[in-house]
Amino acid sequence: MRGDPRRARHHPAPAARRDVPHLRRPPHGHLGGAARPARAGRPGRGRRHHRQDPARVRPDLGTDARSRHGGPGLMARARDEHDRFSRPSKHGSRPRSKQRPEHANAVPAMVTGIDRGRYTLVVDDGGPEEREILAMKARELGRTRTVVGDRVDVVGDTSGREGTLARIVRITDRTSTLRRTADDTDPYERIVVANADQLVVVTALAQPEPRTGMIDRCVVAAYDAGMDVLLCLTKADLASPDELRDLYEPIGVDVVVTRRDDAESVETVRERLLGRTSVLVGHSGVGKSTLINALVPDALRATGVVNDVTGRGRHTSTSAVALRLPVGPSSSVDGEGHDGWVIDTPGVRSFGLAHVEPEHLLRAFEDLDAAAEECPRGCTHLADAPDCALDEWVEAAEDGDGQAARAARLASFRRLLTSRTDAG
Ligand SMILES: Nc1nc2c(ncn2[C@@H]2O[C@H](COP(=O)(O)OP(=O)(O)OP(=O)(O)O)[C@@H](O)[C@H]2O)c(=O)[nH]1
Ligand SMILES: [Zn+2]
Repeated sequence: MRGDPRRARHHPAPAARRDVPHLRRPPHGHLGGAARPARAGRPGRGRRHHRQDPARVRPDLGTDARSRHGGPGLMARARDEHDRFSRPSKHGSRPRSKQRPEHANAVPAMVTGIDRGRYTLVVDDGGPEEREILAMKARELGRTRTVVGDRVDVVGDTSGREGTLARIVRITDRTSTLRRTADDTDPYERIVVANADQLVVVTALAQPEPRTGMIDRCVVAAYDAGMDVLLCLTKADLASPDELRDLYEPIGVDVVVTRRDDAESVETVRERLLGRTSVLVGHSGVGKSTLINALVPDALRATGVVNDVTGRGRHTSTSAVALRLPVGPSSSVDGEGHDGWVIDTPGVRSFGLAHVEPEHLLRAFEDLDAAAEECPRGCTHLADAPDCALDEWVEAAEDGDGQAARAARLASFRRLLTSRTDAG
């Protein structure tokens, strides 16, 4: 991995997953069974998202742009900027909007932090001229939402020298969008992070007690986004992980166990994060900061703008921040030897799931998805659904063991399905 970190980042090989049978993960909308998870940095492979983020379609954008710059041309361009998020594209990750001549020299970058309208970006990630720069959004982007993980194009002074401020002029198509709804009855979607390929659910085995409802909701949000799930069980000195492991491994969730006083256990987490872009979520007190500090000792220096992120206690910032992951505990974050991104989400404590469609979740379960083709039209697939073919599928197993395995899998799926509407 050291030899070619960029390559490693783009071709991760999570070993644990290969052993999970009957599981096509994460769910891909239209690309069929062969598709792999949407990888950050591997443009054009992931599932496209067709839904619109309401924040992007503010009607005042066009008027504003026209009155300040004159003519409908810019308005049309601004609309095009919005449209390309909502249309499927067969092309790569480059935006379809036409290159404007004055932006021909734009430099690609990734958003690592956002603080009051100022964006921290990394340019030439993993390359010889890797640097952090500060930027603002160009006015022509209007209210187009830009989130941590977004790949953008920047113009202006991109040297990263102190006092410089570049301009973001384009946002590249996303390979994944992790979304949440404010609450389950409010369909307003918020994008939490873009282009991540793994959701790490940090849960304490005790103090506070694990809540499977919360884990389920994270799994649903991740599968809906086309992301893998790593369940990181902390505080292993206090309780056994067996029960949770048995509950989640059968549905394709990779499980790691850590404890504060065992540095080795942190390295088992690192192994699963190398070469990937991972979003960490967890309730207050589960030990997420402890874990991040162990993984990324120099987190503060790497983030620049947002600086209260890995400190103890309440976080003042609710914005996500991307931290470079050192390949080992002693590597310097500034120099060589980092591979992968760890995105902390201080503000995200739960996932509203009003935006998730049952059929979409079903696609994360290849065997169930196939069996459900026999379901009556409009079947909810819930336990009380009349003639749900999934029940027949359980009955049809060859022997008692097979039947038990199928029953467990169906129960897990139904539990996830109902977690969409349970209080999380
Ligand atoms: N027993 C035990 N305690 C731990 C372990 N890891 C962390 N803790 C403790 O759990 C408490 C919470 O840890 P934090 O890392 O601050 O938790 P957090 O999830 O970041 O919580 P917030 O800072 O509120 O977001 C601290 O007192 C830690 O020392 C562990 O492996 N075992
Ligand atoms: Zn059904």
